[in-house]
Amino acid sequence: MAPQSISAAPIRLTLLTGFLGAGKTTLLNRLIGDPALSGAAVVVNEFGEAAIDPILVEAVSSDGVISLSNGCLCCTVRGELIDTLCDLAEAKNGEGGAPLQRVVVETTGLADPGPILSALMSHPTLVEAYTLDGVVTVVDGAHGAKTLDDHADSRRQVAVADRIVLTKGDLASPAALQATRTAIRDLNARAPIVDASTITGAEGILVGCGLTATLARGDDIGVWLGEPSDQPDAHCDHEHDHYYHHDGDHSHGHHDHEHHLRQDGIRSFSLETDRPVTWLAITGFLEILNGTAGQKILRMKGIVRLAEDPDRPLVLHGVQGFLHPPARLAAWPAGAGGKTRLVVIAQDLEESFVRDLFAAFTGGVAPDTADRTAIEENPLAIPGLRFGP
Ligand SMILES: Nc1nc2c(ncn2[C@@H]2O[C@H](COP(=O)(O)OP(=O)(O)OP(=O)(O)O)[C@@H](O)[C@H]2O)c(=O)[nH]1
Repeated sequence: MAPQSISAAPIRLTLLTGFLGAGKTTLLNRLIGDPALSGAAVVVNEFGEAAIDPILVEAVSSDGVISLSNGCLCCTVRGELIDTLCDLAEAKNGEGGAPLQRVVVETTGLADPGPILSALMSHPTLVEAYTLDGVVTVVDGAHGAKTLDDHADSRRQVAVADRIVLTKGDLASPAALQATRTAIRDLNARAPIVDASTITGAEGILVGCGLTATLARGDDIGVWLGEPSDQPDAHCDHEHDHYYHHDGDHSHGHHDHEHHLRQDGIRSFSLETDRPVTWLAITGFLEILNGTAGQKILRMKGIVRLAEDPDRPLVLHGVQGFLHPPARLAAWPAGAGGKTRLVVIAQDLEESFVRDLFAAFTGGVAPDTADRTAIEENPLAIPGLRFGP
């Protein structure tokens, strides 16, 4: 798959997720008239007997809102969502129709975003028509800590988020808010957490979570990658261990907040190398990673220094075994250091397996570790790895 230009801008899609009652519809209703969302189509669905959400949203905007049948967006309605998104993409090209630039999908509170994201990155029509702008996860500030403790889907919603909107700060005690922030940070090290009461527009919240918009705002690429910040969280005065490692030589923090992680086996880790990586090596790494552990990868993002064209970084974005067609940036973002950096959010996946595989393909081979040739000649060099039939 040849890299395409990142400027070939298809329709930007925002996935708005969050547990039941977290405040997704309230947020959407507040922002739907924002000029940044003009011309956007909104797709909503509601789990339960009565489809209340579409009515609420339609009360604010009578057009551009498409409601799906009752049922969970990640399972029963997924086909319907795909059909709807395909129809919207076709309508974009239809005669006389205004070009559609953006779609916001509000999921049911019980949805695991993984299958929806995979559909976006695997369906041929959707892959061509849509780019994921971002996953925005709404968390109830008053009850978030308990919800995250109790519900695996809510943890996955937070783990894969690019932005987290914290609602109900007006109802929450400072201790409850702090507990919610801590629970969020245990699952997601760096997605910006925005207090809903401070939000005045959609830009940077429902719009502009992608790489180019992040850089245009002057944010560090680490924000988009979701790498842990070296700066302490302004609202969190303790250290964390998110299983993040840089070059495998140290971890950040040692405080034990691992109960969610242990329970779900969700881990985030970053891989990094200064060496330019060939196209063959990076695609080989990704193919084997996807072939062996694709379903365990909740999300993967990265920027790659290609040996063939080191000045134009390759941008990677994948979920659950599917990689969005890689795009190229015209130049390295300031502060990115020209380094290849990948961040993997995975579930039940051994970090050392991914790290060894990455090292084998990118040349950073540790002592006593199989290099790429050795792996290709002897698939058993890495446990669990198999080639051929
Ligand atoms: N006090 C307060 N109430 C809020 C806030 N945000 C949402 N609510 C209320 O919380 C309730 C649930 O909000 P919704 O926006 O319907 O939540 P949702 O995430 O769309 O809920 P589901 O569709 O059930 O998943 C509503 O009664 C809202 O008015 C907030 O910041 N403060």
